[in-house]
Amino acid sequence: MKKVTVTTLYNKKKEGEKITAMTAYDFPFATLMDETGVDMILVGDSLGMVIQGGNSTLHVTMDEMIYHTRIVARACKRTMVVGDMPFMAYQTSVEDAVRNAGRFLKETDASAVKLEGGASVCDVIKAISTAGIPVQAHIGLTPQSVHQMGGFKVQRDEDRLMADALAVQEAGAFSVVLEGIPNHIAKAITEKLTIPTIGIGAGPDCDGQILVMHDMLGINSGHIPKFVKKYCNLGDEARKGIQGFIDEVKGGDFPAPEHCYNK
Ligand SMILES: Nc1nc(=O)c2c([nH]1)NC[C@@H]1CN(c3ccc(C(=O)N[C@@H](CCC(=O)O)C(=O)O)cc3)CN21
Ligand SMILES: CC(C)C(=O)C(=O)O
Ligand SMILES: [Mg+2]
Repeated sequence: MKKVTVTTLYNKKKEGEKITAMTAYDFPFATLMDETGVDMILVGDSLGMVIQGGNSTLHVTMDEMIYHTRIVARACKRTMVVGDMPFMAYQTSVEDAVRNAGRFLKETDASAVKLEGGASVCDVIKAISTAGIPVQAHIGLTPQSVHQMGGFKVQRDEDRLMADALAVQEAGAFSVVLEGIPNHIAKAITEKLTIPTIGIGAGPDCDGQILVMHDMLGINSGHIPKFVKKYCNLGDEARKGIQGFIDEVKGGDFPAPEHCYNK
């Protein structure tokens, strides 16, 4: 199976073919996505919320990201795997940023990293990509700045967003995530940039779309942002299975003879 690479993504943009991306955090779901044909898996620091149950992404560590990225990448024969750099893995110095980015490629089979920020992180983007590591930028609603933004707020400063998008492209980013911005701004950025834009809450005109897996599959019991579409309800299915087990154990119907070592 031929692996999706940065070149595959550039070609898709050039040919106007949409790029599909999802988050994943473990082997079984990554296997399903790889087999179904999603182009890119982001092992997101959103795991701090959907896996760990926290109310922000700020507490996630490099070691936790490495662990999840390793088990996701193990499942991916075709899908490109991107490791999301957690809060404080790239803000303290360019040197720390390059070392932490390198861990994703040395300690897992991911082939790229993502980090949040625009013009202000361009020195970091440049240093990481100079080291031969593809970097995906992430602008607009950047969850690691939740306290500075005063909450998970849609970002509407068009001049700033366009400047950030051009700056990260210039610094060497291979792609940029546009999160939580109005459609017309995402459209203008997508038309202006030569690198693919991946939208989440950024309207239909991005080169690709990403959603958090737990939101789209119906296994997120917490807050659901407006930009989410629920494509199925795995939560209800799981509840049915759990209830069935409880009922059958209590009723003495499980285990049945075929589940026992009698002969
Ligand atoms: N489950 C989950 N899904 C996500 O998409 C996601 C995470 N977790 N964790 C990391 C970040 C945080 N994200 C979020 C979280 C909340 C909103 C939200 O509530 N937005 C408001 C918009 C408010 C405004 O208009 O400014 C909304 O109502 O959708 C948006 C993005 C996106 N990412
Ligand atoms: C929502 C995506 C872009 C992300 O950064 C994450 O899942 O952590
Ligand atoms: Mg993230």
